[in-house]
Amino acid sequence: MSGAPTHTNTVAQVLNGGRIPELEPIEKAKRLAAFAAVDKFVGKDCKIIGIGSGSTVPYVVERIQSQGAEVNKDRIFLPTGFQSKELIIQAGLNLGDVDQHVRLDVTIDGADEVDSDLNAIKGGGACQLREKVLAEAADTWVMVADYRKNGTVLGENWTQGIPIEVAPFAYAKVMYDLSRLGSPIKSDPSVSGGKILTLRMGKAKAGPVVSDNGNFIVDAPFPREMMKDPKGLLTKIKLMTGVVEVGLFCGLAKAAYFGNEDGSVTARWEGGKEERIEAEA
Ligand SMILES: O=C[C@H](O)[C@H](O)[C@H](O)COP(=O)(O)O
Repeated sequence: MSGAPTHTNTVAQVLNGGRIPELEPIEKAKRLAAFAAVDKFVGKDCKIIGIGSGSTVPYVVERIQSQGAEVNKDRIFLPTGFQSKELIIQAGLNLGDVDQHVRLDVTIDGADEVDSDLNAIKGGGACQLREKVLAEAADTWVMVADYRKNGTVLGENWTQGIPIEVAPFAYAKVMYDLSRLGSPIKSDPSVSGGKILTLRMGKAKAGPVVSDNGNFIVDAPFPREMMKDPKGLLTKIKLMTGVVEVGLFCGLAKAAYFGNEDGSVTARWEGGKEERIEAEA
C-alpha cells in the first residue's frame, strides 16, 4: 500500500528507510473513494480535468498519474486553489486555468459534508469560490470523501457552519445580515453543535484567514430547519451584497463516492440511488 504522492510522505519515506508507510484506516477510506471515482469518471477521452481541494484529492492525483504519461501528456489539469496547483505540478501534469478552458470534461473534488440529495457543504479549506467555478464549468462534477462526510441533512456532521467568502471591507455588514437571517451570535439549541456565527481566524497567523482570492471567510451555522432547504438558504445568502461565494453546492453533483471502513465504497448518484462498490486500491 503506497502513500499519496505528497511532500510529507516523501519525507516520511526517507525517515522510514525508504519504506512506504502504511496508511491509517481513514486515509485508506479516502484513497478507495478517490481511486474508484477516477476509475469511473476519468476515462482516456477526458482531456480537461478539474482537480479539487482537500485531504482526499492527493489520492485522485495519484490515481490519475498512475494512468501513465502517454494518457496524461495531452491532458490539461485545472486547480481549485494553491493546494491542488501544487499537486498538479508535483505530479508532472500539465497545468491550466479556467480562463483558458471554460468547459471541463470532469472535476473531482472533496467535500465537508454531503446530504442524501447530493447537496454539499464545502469551503472548510476556504476554496469554495474556485471550487464552484470548476464544478459549474464541468460536464461531470463528482465528490470524493471518507464515510464521515456522508450525511442526511447538512450541518449535522459539519457543525461549524456554512463557509462564506466575503469581500474584506464588507465582512461586518455581511455578518449582521447573516445574523438577521438566523445565524446565531450566541449558542442556540436549534443549531447542531452549539456553534455561532464566526469570522474564521488564522491558526498560525494573527488575524483572519485570507482566501486564495484575498477575501475573508465567515462560518455561519443555521438552525436545522433552515439547513433542510440548502438551495433556499444559498439563494438568500448569495443575494447579500459583499458575499463573494457560499459554500453550499446544490444540484451540481453527478455522484459522491465515500470510502468506508470495511474497504468498500458507497457511491450515491443524482436522484438518490446508492451503489456499493467493492473497491481495489
Ligand atoms: O475548501 C476546501 C474544500 O471545500 C475541501 O474540499 C473540503 O474542505 C474537504 O476537505 P478535507 O478533505 O480536507 O476535509
